[in-house]
Amino acid sequence: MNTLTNVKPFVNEPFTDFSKEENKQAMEAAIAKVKAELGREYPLHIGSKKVMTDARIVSINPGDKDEVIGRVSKADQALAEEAMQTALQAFESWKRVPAAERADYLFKAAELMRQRKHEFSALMILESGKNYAEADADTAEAIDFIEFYAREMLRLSRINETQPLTKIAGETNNLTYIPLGVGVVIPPWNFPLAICVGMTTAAVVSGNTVLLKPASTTPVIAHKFVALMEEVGLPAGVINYIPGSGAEVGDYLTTHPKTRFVSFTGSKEIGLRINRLAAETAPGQIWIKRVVAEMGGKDGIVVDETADLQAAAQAIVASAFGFQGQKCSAGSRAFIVESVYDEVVEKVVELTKALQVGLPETNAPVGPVIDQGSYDKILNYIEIGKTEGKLLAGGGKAEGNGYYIEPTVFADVDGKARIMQEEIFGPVLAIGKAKDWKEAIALYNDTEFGLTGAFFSSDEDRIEEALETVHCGNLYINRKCTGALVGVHPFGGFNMSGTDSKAGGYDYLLLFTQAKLTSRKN
Ligand SMILES: NC(=O)c1ccc[n+]([C@@H]2O[C@H](COP(=O)([O-])OP(=O)(O)OC[C@H]3O[C@@H](n4cnc5c(N)ncnc54)[C@H](O)[C@@H]3O)[C@@H](O)[C@H]2O)c1
Ligand SMILES: N[C@@H](CCC=O)C(=O)O
Repeated sequence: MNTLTNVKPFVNEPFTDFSKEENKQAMEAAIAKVKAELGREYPLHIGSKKVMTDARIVSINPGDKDEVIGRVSKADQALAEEAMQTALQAFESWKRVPAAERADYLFKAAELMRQRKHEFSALMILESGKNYAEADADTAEAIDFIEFYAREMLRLSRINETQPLTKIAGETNNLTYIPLGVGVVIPPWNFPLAICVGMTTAAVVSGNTVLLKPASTTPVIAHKFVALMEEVGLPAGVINYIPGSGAEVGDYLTTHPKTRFVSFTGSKEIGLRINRLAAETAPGQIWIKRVVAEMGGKDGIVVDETADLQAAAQAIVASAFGFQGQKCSAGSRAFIVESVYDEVVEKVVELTKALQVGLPETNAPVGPVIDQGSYDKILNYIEIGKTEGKLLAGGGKAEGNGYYIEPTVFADVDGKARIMQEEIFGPVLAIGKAKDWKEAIALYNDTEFGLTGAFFSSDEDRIEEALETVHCGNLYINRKCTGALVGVHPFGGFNMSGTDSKAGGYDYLLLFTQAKLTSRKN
């Protein structure tokens, strides 16, 4: 069994270099393998029971709407209740499994996922519309979360050694972190493996049992993870897989008296709803529910006149259009000081126009957005943008049998404009002009969100000041504002971006545990 002393220190999973022909071919082979398995039917997992329902969620390829990825059974309230009872029962034994044993399931899972890395990525390419590098990074992050949280549980289980309590005569005192109970895990679709895996494994390795309700657009990749956990022998009932409607199953479980915590990542609107519903005390409930809610962003990049302007332009484009702008960290705004404004805007437009839009399985840099609802919403924002700024690139639909939208750039946008304030979650960038770097930071800070930001400058004094004054959970200097790494950049945001849980950081597991002090008279 792994222990804190014999486990190797955590290192991030390396990314695959797809400029190497053998890696590209390996991914193509994985895509072909996954394609041969498309259209399957997937059951709910409630304890050891596999439940097929008449109602189904049909998961399709957003890059080719005629391709069905899978048909996934759909829980209703009665099945959600059965899953809750199963998870409650499983909790009674799982909470007593030693931490090292719980961590071992994770170490095994990480190893298996690593062996099948391209298969996981290929499924995401088809189900969520990621290109090769984005899907590969998602799988690498999932492996990182598993490895990191397993080590974190080992560390927490020996907290008396790492953070010894003050000793007094006549007593032996101990602090242990014990689990909370049954949690509802509600991930988003945009990191359909990494975030789903991170949220679930953190809760489970801490000794909780969970009801996992995956996002309805990406339930098949979530099922592949659940099946992997079953394969490594995780006891039945620890992770229960219950896809279903947010409004029906989500609200039912959020308000359930036996729900001990809700771990949510998604939009501000749903996060606030969950927070509000979870705050009510249901009859028979004997605790205050814990809500971990990581929500949206309106992130941005600030560029001053001393910056490396080419690097800044590249970072703006990468942050705005990586995975079609569908990251909570996406740099959907840029504020540039007026003396270099035209030059940076010109570079940004040139780089944006060079981006090709196409089918993810061909590894086109820009793929589709996730579904019809997003497509309509983003196109509507583009129309709003046409009234709020100067359209310099894109501006509408792109070709293809999927939800393709051109990478779109608006310049001369006022800080109060809707496209500067509201999360669009698509390939739309709004650029604003500032008279100087301080005004640019003030414009950046003028948002209800506070997730990621970047400041480009070569002036050390300004950088020092920016480190203090740019108000967001993840602030980067002279680099893009996406791409946080587990253990390196613990991730989470301020204000309406959520509870700043810092996923992939050393505080995260504490959210799924409660500290118990025991004091024994000698
Ligand atoms: N801060 C972060 O770490 C982070 C990371 C990724 C995504 N996000 C945010 O997520 C959003 C995109 O994801 P999305 O479209 O899946 O978000 P969403 O809020 O629409 O859905 C998130 C999840 O909530 C579920 N849901 C919907 N209604 C529910 C209800 N009433 N009760 C319980 N669950 C319900 C959905 O089925 C899904 O699984 C963006 O706003 C993005 O910024 C934030
Ligand atoms: N952690 C990811 C974003 C997750 C939300 O979508 C990043 O840093 O780019």
